[in-house]
Amino acid sequence: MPNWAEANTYEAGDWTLASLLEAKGETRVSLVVPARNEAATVGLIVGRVREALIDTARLVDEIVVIDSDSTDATAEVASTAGARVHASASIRPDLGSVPGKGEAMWKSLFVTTGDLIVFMDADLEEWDTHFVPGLLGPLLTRPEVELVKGFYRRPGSHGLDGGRVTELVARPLVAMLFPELAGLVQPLAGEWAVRRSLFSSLSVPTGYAVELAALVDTLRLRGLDAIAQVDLGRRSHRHQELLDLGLMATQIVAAAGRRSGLVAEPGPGAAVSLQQFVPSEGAITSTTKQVLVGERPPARDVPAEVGETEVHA
Ligand SMILES: O=c1ccn([C@@H]2O[C@H](COP(=O)(O)OP(=O)(O)O[C@H]3O[C@H](CO)[C@@H](O)[C@H](O)[C@H]3O)[C@@H](O)[C@H]2O)c(=O)[nH]1
Ligand SMILES: O=C(O)[C@H](O)COP(=O)(O)O
Repeated sequence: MPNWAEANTYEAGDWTLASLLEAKGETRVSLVVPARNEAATVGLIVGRVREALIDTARLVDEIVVIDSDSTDATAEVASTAGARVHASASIRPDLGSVPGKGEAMWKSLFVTTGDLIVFMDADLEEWDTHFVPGLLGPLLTRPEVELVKGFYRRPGSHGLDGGRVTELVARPLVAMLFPELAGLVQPLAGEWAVRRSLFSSLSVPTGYAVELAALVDTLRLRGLDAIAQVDLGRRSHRHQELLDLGLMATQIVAAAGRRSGLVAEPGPGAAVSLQQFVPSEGAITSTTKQVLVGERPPARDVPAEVGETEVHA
């Protein structure tokens, strides 16, 4: 029997656009782009996908940018490029709002209609529109596949295949706690696609642990063969500072620890105090940041807002 990677790894070019359009039929597809202060790049991402996959060939039914508390012109730029834009905090205000990428992705479930949801980061510099059909390929052609991760070469990324958090945090955690997932080339990729029925049944960390949590929970709920990965070619993005990646790493360790019983279930507003040190004029200065590690419950279990429709699983 082939191992998981042999049976479930694809290349974006494995399907023609025509074959995917035929396989799509009546299936609805939403592209969701969570964005915080991405005015420099979000317009090109929305505009190029709209032109290639809505105006020219209708593989995508809606492009929705979730504006995650931006203080720049992200919303205006995305809207001008052709996206429907929702401020994360204004979606289901009765449920409150916390900062974070996972929060924006969870909130997207209340304002999108796709049976399939494709996520893409808004800070991509080197990328192409084939990312979207590539991620949809396994979902449109194999009913048993429920979640598809992208992977790629990362030019300029420290000579590594993964980024710093991938290599120093995610892979070691996977190796120790979730070894079945070790064949995923980019476990943290922000470019992935999922069936709404699956994503709306998952608990979603509000910060950067959304990707690792979705993989672990899909493995446990549906089994490894519900996951596929697709080679998308090359991709580069804006890099965060190392100390900021420390906050991301904390969120990922918290979600992994919780899923392994090593860390207690947090309340919705749970936070970890992360103390970091930086040299400054010969001295060492300490700063302590509150890192949010809470999770949202499965969206399908959230009661509908009075007068509103429920999230369809
Ligand atoms: O509070 C936030 C923070 C980020 N973002 C957006 O999320 C995307 C990815 O954020 P980024 O800060 O660029 O993440 P990376 O440093 O690139 O982190 C990588 O690793 C993370 C951990 O798994 C994934 O969530 C990311 O998608 C993946 O690109 C971008 O569109 C951001 O604008 C939000 O919407 N809200
Ligand atoms: O995948 C990762 O580890 C993060 O996106 C960080 O990537 P970088 O080290 O390339 O900035």
